[in-house]
Amino acid sequence: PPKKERGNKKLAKEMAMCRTVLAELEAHDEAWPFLLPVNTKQFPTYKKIIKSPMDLSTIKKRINEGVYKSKDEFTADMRIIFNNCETFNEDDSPVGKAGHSMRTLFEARWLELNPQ
Ligand SMILES: Cn1cc(C(=O)NCCN)ccc1=O
Repeated sequence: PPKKERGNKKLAKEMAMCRTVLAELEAHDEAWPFLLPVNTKQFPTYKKIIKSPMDLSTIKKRINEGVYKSKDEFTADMRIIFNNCETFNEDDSPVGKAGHSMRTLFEARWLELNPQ
């Protein structure tokens, strides 16, 4: 089949994998800080400190709107979530701890679905 068709099939498979991992993370008990954008009314300094806010609902929207051109763009946004979390939260805070465990969960699951 033509290159373009092959590429679209490949991307569809990649996005299906992204949807699977996203759904598993959303279902996790420690996903609560990451489900929606951080409330900047509740945390007025957030916008100033965090230059690229990101959350699981935004990633889901981007998958469904066809924003991502590869699974690597998806993983880049996922890692923004966890890096933002480390920037804004103490490691021993509830949100900080949730961020570390969700990052570990994501990276392990991602490796399972993407044997290197
Ligand atoms: C990711 N993140 C989430 C929160 C939070 O409190 N989320 C719960 C909303 N109900 C605070 C700081 C932060 O970096």
